[in-house]
Amino acid sequence: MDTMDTRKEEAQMLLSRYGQEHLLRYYDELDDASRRKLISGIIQLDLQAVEQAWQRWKDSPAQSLAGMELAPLQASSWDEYTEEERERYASAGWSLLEQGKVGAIVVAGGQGSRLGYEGPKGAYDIGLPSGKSLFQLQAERLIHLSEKAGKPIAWYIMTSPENHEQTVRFFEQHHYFGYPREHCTFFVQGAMPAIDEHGKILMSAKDEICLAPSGNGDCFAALKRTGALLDMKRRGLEWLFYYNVDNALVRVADPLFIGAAASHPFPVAAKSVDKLYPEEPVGIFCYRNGLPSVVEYTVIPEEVMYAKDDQGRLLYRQGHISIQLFRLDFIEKAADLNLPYELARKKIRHIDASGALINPSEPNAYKMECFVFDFYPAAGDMTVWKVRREEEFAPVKNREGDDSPDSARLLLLEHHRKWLIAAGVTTERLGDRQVEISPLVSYAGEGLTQDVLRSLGI
Ligand SMILES: CC(=O)N[C@H]1[C@@H](OP(=O)(O)OP(=O)(O)OC[C@H]2O[C@@H](n3ccc(=O)[nH]c3=O)[C@H](O)[C@@H]2O)O[C@H](CO)[C@@H](O)[C@@H]1O
Repeated sequence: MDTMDTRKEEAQMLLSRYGQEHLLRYYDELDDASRRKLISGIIQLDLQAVEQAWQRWKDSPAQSLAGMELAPLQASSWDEYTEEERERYASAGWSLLEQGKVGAIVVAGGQGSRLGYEGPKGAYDIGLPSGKSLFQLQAERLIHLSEKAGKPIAWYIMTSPENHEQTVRFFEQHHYFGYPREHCTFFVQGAMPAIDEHGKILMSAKDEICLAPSGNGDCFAALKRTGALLDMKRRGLEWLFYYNVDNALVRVADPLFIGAAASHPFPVAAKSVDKLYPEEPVGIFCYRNGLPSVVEYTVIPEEVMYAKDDQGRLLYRQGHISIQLFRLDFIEKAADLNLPYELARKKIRHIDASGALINPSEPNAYKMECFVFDFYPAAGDMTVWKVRREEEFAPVKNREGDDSPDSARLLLLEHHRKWLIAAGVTTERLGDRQVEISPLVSYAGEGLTQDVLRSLGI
C-alpha cells in the first residue's frame, strides 16, 4: 500500500469515529494533488471539538443560560468620579503608556458579511472627507498617544486565513499609515468547519473543507501559537487593550481607562453603553452564577431582554461594546483555556452531495465560533465603565441604516463638531460645514488651539 492510501485510511478511520465519512465522497474522482489537499485538510480538523459543539447545541441551543442564575452587572460611570480622581486615573494610564507597558490588539479576522464587503473590514472607507479607512483612524490614534507618551505602543492585528494577505497588503500599500512597522504584528487566527442541520461538515469544493474563522475568542490561543504572546512578554507589556475593528469612534488605548483598570484588582476591565432599546444588537453584561459574563444578543431570552427595574429602565441595560483591557498574566492563562464553540446560523456557500454549488439566499448552515467574552468568568470579577455612546461607539456592521458606514460617519463628524464648539468655535462660524479632525491633531478633543483651528480653515 503506498503512502497516499495509508493516509486515506487514516483519514477514513478518523472520520468514521465522528460520523463524517462523507468528506471522502469525491476522493476517487480527484487527481493526486487534490487528494493530498483533501487529506491534509481532514487531518487538520479538530473533529472532537466539532462533535462537542454540535452535541451541546443539539441538546440546548440557548445552552449558555440553562440552569444559570442571572443578575444584572452594574457599571460605574466616569461622571461618578471627581475631577481629581479622573485625573489620577488618567495620569496612572499615561505612566503605563510612558513605560511602554500597554499594547493594543484589534480583532480583524471576521468576515464582514452583513456589510456586504468582501475585503478586510478595517480597510473600509466610511466616506469621511479624508477618505481614511477604519485601520487608518485607529493607527493615527495610537500614533498620537505614543508620540505624547514618548514610547511606541505595540499593535497586534489579528487576521484570519481568508483575509490575512489582503490585510497585510493594505497596510503595505498605505505605508502602515505612518505606524512604525516594527511595532505592528500581524497574526492569523484559526478556522473551524461549517456544518449543516445534521452536524455534517460541509465542503466548499470536492477537495476542500468549508472553513470559517473560528471566532474572536481564538485571539489569546492564536497569540500564543504564533509567538506574539512571547513578543508581548519580551516587551514587558502588562495590559492589552482589545477592540473590534469596526468601531469608528474607538478610543484606542484610552489612558483614563487604562489607569482606572490598573487601579482595580481585577485582570479584566470593559467599557459599556446603556442599551438604546431592548432589541439592540449588542451583548449584555450580567453575572451568571455570580461570575461576570456577557449574554450575546443572538441568544438573549425575551424575559431577560425586556425585563425592567423598579424605575422602569431596562434591567439588563449594560451593552457590550467590545472594548476591553486584559492583564497579561490573565491572557497567558486564557491562552490555554478551551472555550466552548457556539453555533451561528449563516448563509454558507458549499457543494452538495452531487457536487453542485449551493449559493443560498437565506441562512442554511452553521459556523462555529468561540467568543472573547467567554473568558470573563475566568476573571472571577471585572470592572465595567459606562461611557457616552456618542463619544466612543460607532459600529459599522450593516450596509445601511443603523450601525452602517453612514451612521458611523455622521456620529464621528458630529463628535468632532462638538469638540470644535467646546474649543470656542461658534455654531455661526461653523455653519453646516462638516469638519473632520485628524487623530494626529487631537485624540479626544484636546489641543484645538487658535493656531490649530486656523490650520483647519476655521
Ligand atoms: C462575539 C462578539 O464579540 N460579539 C460582540 C460583537 O458583535 P458582532 O456581531 O459584531 O460580532 P462579530 O463576531 O461579527 O465581530 C466582532 C469582532 O470580532 C472580529 N472577529 C469575528 C470573528 C472571527 O472569527 N474573528 C474575528 O476577528 C470581527 O472582525 C469584529 O472585529 O460586537 C458587539 C458590539 O459592536 C457586541 O455587542 C457583541 O457582544
